Amino acid sequence: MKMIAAYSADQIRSAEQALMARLPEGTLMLRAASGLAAACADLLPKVYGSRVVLLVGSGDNGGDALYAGAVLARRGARVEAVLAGERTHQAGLHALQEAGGVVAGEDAVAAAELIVDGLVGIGASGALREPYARLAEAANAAAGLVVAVDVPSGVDASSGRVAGAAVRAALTVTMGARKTGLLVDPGAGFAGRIELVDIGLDAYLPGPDVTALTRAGVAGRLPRPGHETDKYRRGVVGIAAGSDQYTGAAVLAVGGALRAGAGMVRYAGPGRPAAQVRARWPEAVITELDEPSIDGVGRVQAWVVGPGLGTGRWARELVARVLASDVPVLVDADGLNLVAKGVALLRRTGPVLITPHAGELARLTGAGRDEIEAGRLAHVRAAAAELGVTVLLKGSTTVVAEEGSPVRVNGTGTPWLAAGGTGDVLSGIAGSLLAQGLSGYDAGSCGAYLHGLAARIAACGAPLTAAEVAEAVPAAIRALSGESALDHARELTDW
Ligand SMILES: NC(=O)C1=CN([C@@H]2O[C@H](COP(=O)(O)OP(=O)(O)OC[C@H]3O[C@@H](n4cnc5c(N)ncnc54)[C@H](O)[C@@H]3O)[C@@H](O)[C@H]2O)[C@@H](O)CC1
Ligand SMILES: [K+]
Repeated sequence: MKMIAAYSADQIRSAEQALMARLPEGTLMLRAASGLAAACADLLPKVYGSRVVLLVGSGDNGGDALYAGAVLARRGARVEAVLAGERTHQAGLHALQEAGGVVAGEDAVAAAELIVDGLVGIGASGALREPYARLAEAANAAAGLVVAVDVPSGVDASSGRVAGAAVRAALTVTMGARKTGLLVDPGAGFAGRIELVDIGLDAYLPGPDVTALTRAGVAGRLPRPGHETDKYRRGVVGIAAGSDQYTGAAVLAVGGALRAGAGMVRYAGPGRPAAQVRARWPEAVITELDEPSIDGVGRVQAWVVGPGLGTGRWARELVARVLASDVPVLVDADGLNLVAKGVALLRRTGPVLITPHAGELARLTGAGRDEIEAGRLAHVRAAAAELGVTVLLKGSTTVVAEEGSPVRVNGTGTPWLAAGGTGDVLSGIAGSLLAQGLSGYDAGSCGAYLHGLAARIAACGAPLTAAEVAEAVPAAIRALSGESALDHARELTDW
């Protein structure tokens, strides 16, 4: 599988209606409930005698929970249903009671081994109301394992927004297709592991709302050098970064670029950062700049501009010169702060990929930083449309948007990446991919994937430095195909 697809609540609802019209009433819910019951049974050490509490809302999400509870009750579980709504799915409640399940008060939650969250699914609107919110908090405070039905209640299925209380699940059993909100933070952080139940929806689904590249998807997009290649044909990336004050950004961006497969890296910058890049990376070709001009740098297939550049006149001129070139350009960090003062700079014929975090995007678009964090998807889409460029929004879930395509969500990030300098490494990696011929959309999404994977490899559960993330990029590329360094030595069997 090369791609994971996810859909908005409206897309799912239309597909379900089309499918439901061809099936006897109740068929879909029974399919959903039997998948849910199987997933719950897998989580329990023993179904017989286990204590299961169902949190049942007033809609069909509650219906799923009740029918699954009936299956577990028939297998000997002690199933109690806490009814949260003014209405309850009657046929589901009847099935549960027939199987020996009972209705219980809110106190039951604390003593459960397994809590099934059937409060709300794709029919939810706004923050959870009482008593739903209270029950969500009770589930989170309880010792029992929490399984969310379709989406964790309190997470908006279409955006991942969390407006108030929300259920924190160990497992989310989602029906028919993944929901967008399960892949995008903050929602993704509430979902736990995601298990997809096939209810026969695939043929009725439209194009996805968001996608996430898998390992195979990234591997298939990375160019591999053929026998006839040379360093120029593999792609030359130019890095215009660093200043006398911020030298490290230049070293880190060049490091990321060198590790991500470009045939050559050209660095252009003032004397101090240039000396440090030369000392750390003898592989890079260095042009020390006296003037903010790239005329003497030589041909490149893509530019990275911005990390550690400062925001003075010199830096502004350099950013403008780079953007005036005809090759793809990645703009990051101070480059973005400069562009924020006049976004007309971004209007050019060549492709542009920008890589802001929420604060930088806020300066570019005028939206509030917190607003962007809470609604990453809507804001990255709006920015791509408004600015006419590919936007990679960094953060707990990195998202990449380009007009006319589904937003790509990156699933490899780790909180250990929240460390100084890691953004400079990402710009080097993605710039290197641009120079190798990937589009801004692919360079951004594959770059974010490799960056996250490299960080996981470098961190191994402990703090990391940005330089270590760059070092681990080749290991991440190898891991894409499950190969080890040894496998590559074994290729040489005849030598
Ligand atoms: N439609 C179908 O064919 C299928 C639906 N399925 C299940 O049905 C769910 C959707 O069911 P519904 O459309 O009935 O909607 P939900 O059960 O998701 O929620 C709607 C109910 O919740 C209440 N509600 C909405 N927002 C609330 C809030 N903020 N606080 C408290 N209560 C709130 C509403 O008053 C309404 O009664 C899916 O998520 C899935 O679990 C599955 O059984 C698969 C088949
Ligand atoms: K739910």
